[in-house]
Amino acid sequence: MYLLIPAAGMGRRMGSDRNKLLLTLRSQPLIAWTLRAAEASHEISWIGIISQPADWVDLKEILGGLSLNKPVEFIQGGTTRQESVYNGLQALPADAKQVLIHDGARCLATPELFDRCAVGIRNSEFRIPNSKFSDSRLSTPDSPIQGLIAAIPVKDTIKVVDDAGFIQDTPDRSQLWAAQTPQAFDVQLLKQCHAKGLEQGWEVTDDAALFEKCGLPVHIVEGEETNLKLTTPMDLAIAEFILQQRLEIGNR
Ligand SMILES: Nc1ccn([C@@H]2O[C@H](COP(=O)(O)OP(=O)(O)OP(=O)(O)O)[C@@H](O)[C@H]2O)c(=O)n1
Ligand SMILES: C[C@](O)(CO)[C@H](O)COP(=O)(O)O
Repeated sequence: MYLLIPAAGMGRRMGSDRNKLLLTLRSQPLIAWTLRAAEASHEISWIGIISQPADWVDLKEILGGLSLNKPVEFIQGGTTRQESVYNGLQALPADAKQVLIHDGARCLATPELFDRCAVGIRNSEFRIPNSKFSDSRLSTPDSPIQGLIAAIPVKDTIKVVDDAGFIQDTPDRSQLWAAQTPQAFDVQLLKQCHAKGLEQGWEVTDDAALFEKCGLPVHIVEGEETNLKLTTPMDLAIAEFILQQRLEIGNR
């Protein structure tokens, strides 16, 4: 399975003056934790790091310290995550039929989560029910799903709020899931959806949204509560705690 890692952000919400993935967590750069999990995954066979050229020296030094066995390619990122993934898709090896896309900032994802998503899309365990079938050009009823994402149920009650700060709606929490990554797709279909997004000016914050806008079903697979996206300084503190717990369990 091919893995694309969007790692070309600036970490503005982290308050960082550099790519937050170069910040350290228990003496390892954030991106190193992500790469170690990808290396330990049984299903991942190739890694594309989508990043800014300005970070390539630092990233290559980090890679040198990890001694990964899997091939790693550097791909130039864009000004948005969407653009970065678009670039990553163009750079995939020609024989790539399916791909996992995983935020470098979700550095606590376990190898088991990578494998669960990879097996889910490869075995196409889920079939497209008639109710989800909408576009014969792209899929047919009972065909295997071609898009899935890791996600976890929402624990808080979520409110839709207008610009004036007034609550407009309270969606039924039982139907709300927090999307994570990995997100797994059929490569050709995702390329088509990204191209349509570019043509239509769609601005999305995850790749599943492009599939949805193209009328393609996306299935959920169980994510991990610890698979947080390190976005603000508080997330670093939480991640430190999670890693401490994991190391203590591992040392028992
Ligand atoms: N132009 C961009 C922007 C983001 N990302 C990546 O997409 C993932 C999720 O993005 P986010 O957490 O928002 O990272 P940043 O964009 O760096 O954070 P901020 O929005 O706070 O600047 C990260 O691994 C980030 O490196 C990317 O590859 N290319
Ligand atoms: C892809 C993602 O991690 C799913 O939750 C999230 O949308 C990324 O958002 P960001 O603003 O690019 O961090």
